[in-house]
Amino acid sequence: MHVDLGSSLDATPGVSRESLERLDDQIAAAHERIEAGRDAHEHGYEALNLPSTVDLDAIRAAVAPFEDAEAVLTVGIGGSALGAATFADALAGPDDPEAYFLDNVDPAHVSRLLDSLPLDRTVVNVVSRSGTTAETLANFLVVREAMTDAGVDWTERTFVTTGESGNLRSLATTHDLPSLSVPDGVPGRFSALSTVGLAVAAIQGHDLEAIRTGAADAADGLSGSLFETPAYAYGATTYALAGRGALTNAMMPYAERLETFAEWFAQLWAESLGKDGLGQTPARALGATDQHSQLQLYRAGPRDKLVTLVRPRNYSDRPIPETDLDGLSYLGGSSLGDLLDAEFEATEASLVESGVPAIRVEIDAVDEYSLGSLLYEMEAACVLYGELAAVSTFTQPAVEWGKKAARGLLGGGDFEEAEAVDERTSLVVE
Ligand SMILES: O=P(O)(O)OC[C@H]1O[C@](O)(CO)[C@@H](O)[C@@H]1O
Repeated sequence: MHVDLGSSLDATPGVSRESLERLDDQIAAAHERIEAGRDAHEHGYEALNLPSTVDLDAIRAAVAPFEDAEAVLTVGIGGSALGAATFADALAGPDDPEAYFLDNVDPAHVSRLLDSLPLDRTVVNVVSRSGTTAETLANFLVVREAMTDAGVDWTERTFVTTGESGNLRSLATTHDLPSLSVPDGVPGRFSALSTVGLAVAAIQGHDLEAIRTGAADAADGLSGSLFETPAYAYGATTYALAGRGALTNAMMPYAERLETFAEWFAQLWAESLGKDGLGQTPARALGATDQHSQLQLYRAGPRDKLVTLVRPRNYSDRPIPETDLDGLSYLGGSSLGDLLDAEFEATEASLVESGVPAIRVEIDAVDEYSLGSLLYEMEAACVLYGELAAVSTFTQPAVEWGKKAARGLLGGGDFEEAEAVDERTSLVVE
């Protein structure tokens, strides 16, 4: 990715070039720590080794039985769905098997989706590192029942991606299902470039090697200076801006196919960096659409935000026909891409004019290589930010309380968290 920090230098909050130069000494030390963690295959840092450890042939072999699939349904949640969804939404073409993701337990949505799918021509990919995630297992049981009710042998249309033990591993063993292993030491939000994120891309026929190569080239680009490493430039600048009050980072891609990337980034950034009262809230936005909604807040609201503007430099365009519509003749003969680019640059300038920090991130195109590179570099940026902030980047203890409370409410065990639910104060207004 190409990173331009210029629109963050004189902003409020802002970070000066001199500050970044002072910070660069810390980058060198953090990079050494990161490289040592990679060399030692430490938990979390191992994710940055995926370009050299991911077994693409194993992925291709696991999905080979499903070459006839018209649709692929992923049953997973969080990092077990978002990486694959990012690739699918960015790369899928009109002739590729349609990718669907059940990453919530909204009964109306689940029923509507299952009623619409050709279950006898759909492959189901059940993904869970732990094999215990309630939403994923509940959805799998519902999907399996729907397949059975439709007269489909679910064992012929299902493969599993999970850890070396747990419910899903037992299921795969018992029913001899094709399976993929979730790599050790790679937290879910960092698993897009592993079996977890690449199996759907394989079924859709995307170039896995190009994705891996983009990530590998990004890995080779990591250095001890933010001025030589786009990933570290992004991680260091977002960290410095957070320290100066930019506690929200609006991730605003100017490409519909990158909307899910913003959702993937939100989990990566929030679950990795939201620790010890620290962190930077990722706001999911989309350009140009959110110029007509959230931009008002970004420009005229509290001075507590930065905006990350992402766009591809190359894309397929579409002309705007000539028009005699009053006042709109300037659009005629232009193109939608010209308009989108103009709006990107105008939005960036409007943020600068109002003193809101912005970081421009550009990728060459929305293709396999650039996606592999972008996701790797955002992961590396996140790891660097976590080193600078001295937080535990690769754990997520705060999500466990709610899981126990929900499980207790459903009779899945005696959890004091469930008791706390009844102690809630309410003030009902109807
Ligand atoms: O892959 P699993 O174990 O089902 O976890 C799914 C998601 O839930 C979390 O563990 C949080 O509860 C995420 O970190 C993870 O991506």
